This record gives sequence, structure tokens and C-alpha cells, in this order.
Amino acid sequence: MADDIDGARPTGSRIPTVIADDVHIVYRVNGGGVAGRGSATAALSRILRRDKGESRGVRKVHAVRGVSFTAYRGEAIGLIGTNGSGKSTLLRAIAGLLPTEHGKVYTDGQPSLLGVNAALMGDLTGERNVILGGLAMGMSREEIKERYQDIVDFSGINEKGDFITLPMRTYSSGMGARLRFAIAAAKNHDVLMIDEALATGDRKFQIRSEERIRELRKEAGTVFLVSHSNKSIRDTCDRVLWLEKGELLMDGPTDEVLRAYERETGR
Ligand SMILES: Nc1ncnc2c1ncn2[C@@H]1O[C@H](COP(=O)(O)OP(=O)(O)OP(=O)(O)O)[C@@H](O)[C@H]1O
Repeated sequence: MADDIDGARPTGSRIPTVIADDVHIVYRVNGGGVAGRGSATAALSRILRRDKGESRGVRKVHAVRGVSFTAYRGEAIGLIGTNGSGKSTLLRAIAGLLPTEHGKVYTDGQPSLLGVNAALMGDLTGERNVILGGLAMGMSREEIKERYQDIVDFSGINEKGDFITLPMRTYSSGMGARLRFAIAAAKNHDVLMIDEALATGDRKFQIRSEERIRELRKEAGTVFLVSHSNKSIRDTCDRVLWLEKGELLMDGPTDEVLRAYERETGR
């Protein structure tokens, strides 16, 4: 899709918000690779081999391999790739939730990973969670009060009755995701990362969310969107990173990358 959001800004003054420089992420998983790992004998053999470090069943998963890119203000960047290709891992590293094994991530401003930053609680009502999520994102009580109704309206939680006064654990997964998105989107973010949030809502909610993503971009932030819906990516992003087996296969304009991806994966 043509991008005209930078119309007011002179070209050549692009401001970087995220720089990933040869980023490698490795997970370490305890207990992998040992036969009968739940049994007493397996536990005993682990104790006997305690001093052998990694050989006692710590498995490494090299989830992101040498990824480099620079993201700029006003960009909406889609992350695509087949299951397990490293998209969520890369987002979590950008958010500062995972350490890099090698390489560095530089960010300008505080990146917010949707769903994690909004640390919501199932036993509290939607109402209380709006306040909690807002506070967790650094909003003042006054700001939250001001935007409360907009958040509830945006989420659509109350469209079918007074659900906002019920505990969040009574919500369907779609309703929970919508409320999280509504809370996160109430604030203007320097860098907002959205992991599959749009897939859970119905079409009406998706359209509202996509509209809000476009607004957030205009407010000079950078938006990252992980999605398996090529349509959502096409409708919201102007640039796409394609990850496969942890490596960055392609980085370019949405149409170009999606066409190559669809050719390769048949979807
Ligand atoms: N907590 C974890 N511990 C160990 N390995 C993990 C962990 N989380 C992810 N992985 C592994 O890292 C690799 C990348 O996973 P990741 O969730 O980043 O992929 P993804 O592209 O987001 O996948 P999907 O599209 O299925 O959501 C996979 O091989 C996965 O098994």
C-alpha cells in the first residue's frame, strides 16, 4: 500500500527507533534429550553427571540467527514466516524480555509488547484491568479516567451486555485479546509490537484495530505486527521482514515480500 504518512516530514530525516545488529537468540531447555526424564533413575543419573555441564540434558534452541535491520519512526513493519521461524522470539528480544546471545538491539524509547506489558489479572474485572493495564503502561490515573470509556468502546466488550464489570477470566479468549489491544492502543507508543492480536477479533474489530495501527504510525511511533494473516499485513504494513529458521530471508516493501512468501509457501 502506498505510504504517505511522511508527507509532512522532509525526506532524508528518517529517525531510527529500533536497530538490530546481528542478533542471535538461544533458548536453553532443561531436561531435553534424556531418556525417561521423569523417572527416578533419570534424576539419579543427572545428579551423578552434575559436573558435566551441558551434557546433563540442557538443550539449546538457536531461535534467531544473525538478524539485522533498522526500523524508523512512522513505519509499520510486518513479521512473517512459517510456525517456529522466530517471529515472537525476535519481538520479545526487541522488547528487552530476552537476552541476546550475540549481537545487540538498540531502541529509542520504550518498546511495548502487546499482551505482556499489559499485565492483566483474570480475577479482576475488566474495569479494574483497564486501570491496572493503564498504570502498567505508565499512564496516570487521570489519563486512564479520561480514556476509560474510549478503551471500553474500542474493545467492544460491552456490546453484548455489561461484561466489563465481570472478572476477566470469564471472557472468551477473543474478548480478552480485544481488551488487551484496546488498553495497549490507548497510549501512543514509541515502539508498539503486536503479536497476532488481530487474528482473535471478529472482522469488525479487526478493521477498528487496523485503523488504530495506522493512527499510531501517524503519531510518529513504529509498529511491529506479527501475523499469519497476509491480509492484515497488507492492510496495515508498508514493510515486511520474512523470517525462516531464525534467519532474515527478506526485508522489503510489503507487496514484494508477500508475493515471494506466497510463491514459496503457497498461501
Ligand atoms: N520458551 C522457549 N523455550 C525453548 N524454545 C523456545 C521457546 N519459545 C520458542 N522456542 C523455540 O524457538 C523457535 C522460534 O519460536 P517462535 O515462537 O519465536 O516462532 P514463531 O515464528 O513466533 O512461531 P509461530 O508462528 O508458530 O507463533 C522454535 O523452534 C521454538 O520451538
